[in-house]
Amino acid sequence: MLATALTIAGSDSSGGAGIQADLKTFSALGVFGMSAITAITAQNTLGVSAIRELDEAIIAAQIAAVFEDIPVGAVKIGMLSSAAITRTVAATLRQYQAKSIVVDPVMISKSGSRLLHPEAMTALKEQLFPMADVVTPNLFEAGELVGFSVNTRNDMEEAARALHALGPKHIVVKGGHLEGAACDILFDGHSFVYFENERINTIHTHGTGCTFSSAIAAGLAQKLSIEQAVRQAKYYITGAITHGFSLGHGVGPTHHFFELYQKAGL
Ligand SMILES: Nc1ncnc2c1ncn2[C@@H]1O[C@H](COP(=O)(O)OP(=O)(O)OP(=O)(O)O)[C@@H](O)[C@H]1O
Ligand SMILES: Cc1ncc(CO)c(N)n1
Repeated sequence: MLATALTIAGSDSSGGAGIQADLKTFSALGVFGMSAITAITAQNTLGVSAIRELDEAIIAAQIAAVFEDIPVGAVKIGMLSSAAITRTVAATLRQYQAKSIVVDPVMISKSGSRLLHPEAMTALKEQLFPMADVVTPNLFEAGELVGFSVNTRNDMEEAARALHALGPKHIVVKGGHLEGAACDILFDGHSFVYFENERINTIHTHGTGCTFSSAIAAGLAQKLSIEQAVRQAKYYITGAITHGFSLGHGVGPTHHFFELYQKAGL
């Protein structure tokens, strides 16, 4: 049977990030994608102009409709916006005993708009982290979550240790915003694995975080180990950024296509 994955995230009208990036990634990696929308953003390559949260009942109903009928191989969680939505998503996933959960703790868009109210941080840590197989903060998100700034590889290791103590089985701290190479680290509570690629010199990185976490979820849905899933995701995002392009007047999107998967040889 085709592997399946569910994304629980916000909609990006410009198609570069959020639910749209997640579904494109699932498809390109050969996984059947499903979605539960938490919030609708009016967004383009220049920024976010409006956000409308959906009410908790319709969010829970979307997740329930999928789980009641269809086997879910993995779940990716992106923009949650509020504490109430965060609690609803956690409770509904708990109800259906969801497995292989990737939490991308989305906080602020590349253009600087808040996608998570600061008071939702506690619900994220207490409700969702203990259920997560992988949490994938960038440097800023890691810093907000642990309460110290994360700027170096040493800081990334320290942050990964502190975040692992909150309950997720694995942490990937993304170094997309580091100086020098694009280096991410995976921590399983015992040891670190580094995934490193040359930094691609481009401004067109809209949706990199969404794409990366969805690619990890796709790998888990395909029964790869966490390390293999992160390796596949790193390969995929590097290709998607390499082929990122200018669209609109601002930060253009990454490009999703099947050949990235074929070349991975997985
Ligand atoms: N310029 C780049 N060249 C190569 N790899 C990159 C580059 N920028 C980001 N990456 C990689 O892309 C993935 C996503 O990391 P990043 O830190 O950009 O996520 P993010 O900040 O959460 O993204 P977003 O702003 O979409 O939420 C990581 O694997 C990171 O190493
Ligand atoms: C809806 C949405 N989710 C996540 C991101 C990532 O920054 C974004 N820009 N928009």
